[in-house]
Amino acid sequence: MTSLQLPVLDISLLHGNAVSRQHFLQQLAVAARDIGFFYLTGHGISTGQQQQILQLARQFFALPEPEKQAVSMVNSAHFRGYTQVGGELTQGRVDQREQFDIMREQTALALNSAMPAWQGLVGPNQWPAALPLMQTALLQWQQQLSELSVTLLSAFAQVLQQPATAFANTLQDGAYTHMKLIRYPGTSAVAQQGVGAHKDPGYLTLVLQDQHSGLEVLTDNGWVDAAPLAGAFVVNIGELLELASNGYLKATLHRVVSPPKGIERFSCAFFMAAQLDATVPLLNLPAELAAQAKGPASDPNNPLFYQVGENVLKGRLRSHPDVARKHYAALTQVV
Ligand SMILES: NC(=[NH2+])NCCC[C@H](N)C(=O)O
Ligand SMILES: O=C(O)CCC(=O)C(=O)O
Ligand SMILES: [Fe+2]
Repeated sequence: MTSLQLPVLDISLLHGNAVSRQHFLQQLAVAARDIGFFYLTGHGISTGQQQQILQLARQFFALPEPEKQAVSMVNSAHFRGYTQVGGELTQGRVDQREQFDIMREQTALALNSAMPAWQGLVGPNQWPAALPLMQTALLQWQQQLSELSVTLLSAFAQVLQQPATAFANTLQDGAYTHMKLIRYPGTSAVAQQGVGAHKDPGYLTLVLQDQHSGLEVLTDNGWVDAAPLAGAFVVNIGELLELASNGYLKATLHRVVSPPKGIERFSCAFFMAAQLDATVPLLNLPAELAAQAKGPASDPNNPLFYQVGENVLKGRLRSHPDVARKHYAALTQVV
């Protein structure tokens, strides 16, 4: 067994006495600033429950093709539903994964051209008729991970020496939450793009992975393996935290390399952003932190937007060109 290359943080310390709480915040500060990725343990979600979610993923992807196509994402202006292998792009290249996306269960808004395009993200999920228990299970899971993310976010506020509520007013009307069940098929080719290198657009991401490696993180020492750690979530920082902290916290590039032939890897990724109509605050950092904040990354291929809906929609449009063409044609013609 190889040793883990990312820090392990036990969030139960946050609920302990002042010493253990301080210890957790200190570790969080270092992990978030230097790597932007870590394992989270002590979160109170049982391995049994984690296994149930991965089992649901296995059941979904094993459904006959027509059952999956019946909930195809291309039929949803809200980017919900099934995407087959080949349907998603990262950095303009095809990813070797299939996935099922849900977000908060909402009613679609009646759109008109005067409204910002990101309002199209709001809407209902699509659910497969063949798995009647899936909706309740996944919405409940989404709620649990949402609560865990809010707790983590308040810890980040403390790390940045802000009031514990610093991010709370960007979540008042409900955080933007997004969840994917993912299957990475094995390939015989070397280093296939399961998902290409990218940053996540939100505040935070929690990844539940099965027993197979594949997730990799770009560090100062090159790509390192986020090898599975039983019971843990892999947490990474998204673009909104990088923006809010003026680059003190890093949204780290990561990717998934396809498993070898004969192996399939399942994961569940949960993304949490502020409410879509929020603008992420640029926090006023104390001098010693501000001195280490290098400003957010500036990449012409990936502009970062403080306006949350705009930043989220950016990621969705470039990832799902079929949905973009069908439902956001007015936007995709411009460029
Ligand atoms: N919702 C996500 N975080 N998707 C991450 C995958 C990368 C995505 N295809 C992109 O271009 O950014
Ligand atoms: O499947 C994984 O382990 C990570 C997926 C990921 O990074 C993403 O979908 O944004
Ligand atoms: Fe990601």
